Amino acid sequence: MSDAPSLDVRDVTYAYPDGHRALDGVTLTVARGERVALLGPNGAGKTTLVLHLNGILGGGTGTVTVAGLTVSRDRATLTEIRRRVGVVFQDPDDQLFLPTVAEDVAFGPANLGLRGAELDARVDEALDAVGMREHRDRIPHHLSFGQRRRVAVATVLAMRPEILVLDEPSSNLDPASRRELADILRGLPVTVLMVTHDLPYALELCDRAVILDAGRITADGPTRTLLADPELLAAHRLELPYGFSVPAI
Ligand SMILES: Nc1ncnc2c1ncn2[C@@H]1O[C@H](COP(=O)(O)OP(=O)(O)OP(=O)(O)O)[C@@H](O)[C@H]1O
Repeated sequence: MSDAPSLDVRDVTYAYPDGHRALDGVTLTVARGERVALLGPNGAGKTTLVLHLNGILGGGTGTVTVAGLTVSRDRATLTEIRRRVGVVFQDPDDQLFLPTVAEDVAFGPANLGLRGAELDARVDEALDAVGMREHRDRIPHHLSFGQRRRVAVATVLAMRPEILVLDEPSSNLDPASRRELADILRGLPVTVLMVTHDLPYALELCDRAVILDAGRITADGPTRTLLADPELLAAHRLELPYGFSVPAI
């Protein structure tokens, strides 16, 4: 089992109940320890794919396997899949709802049955990983947006996930917070799949990128190579910021 990839998506096709086909034969393997950027224009199917990774959406065809465990509707399997796939949503306030930072971070592991000193240690470990331990007793909504995003990452890390899935991690961050989060993410010993429209951030953090467009993976390779191809970017409505050029190796 230990040599199974963190994520193995095989030929996943999915249509919403209204008939709109959002995923069309998606196949993607992410090895343990890789950091991969998932790029694509609005409406490409990125969120739909993420919702398949932890079993929130299903019922189409194909399979999603996380560290050797295949997503199914079985309750015990889904519980374990949701521990393994830690999704950090774009808005941290979707993930923070308890009176203190520590309680928010403890929520997931407490549901797994951790208690007492073991639970405290797990909370401190996750808060240390994002540099937020000194804020453990604060009220989440008193924190800055950047701090709340780091705590949202900690709530997921506290589950010791197999793969961290980040939806637009750099959105709404000032340059310093953006840089701090990049430093944190780079130091985490975990597989990462990062959905982003921020192409420089993808380049900075992920050696590999995939492009999803109209429900299909249309490119998969070194981030540097993909971003240095203006025709490829234009074909998928992807744009580097004005004046940004991909640095030569
Ligand atoms: N609940 C739904 N019912 C029907 N169609 C939907 C639903 N949710 C999303 N879609 C459609 O599925 C396609 C993929 O949407 P999705 O949100 O996965 O794209 P995305 O790549 O995450 O876009 P964005 O970059 O804007 O977040 C779009 O055409 C969208 O309109």
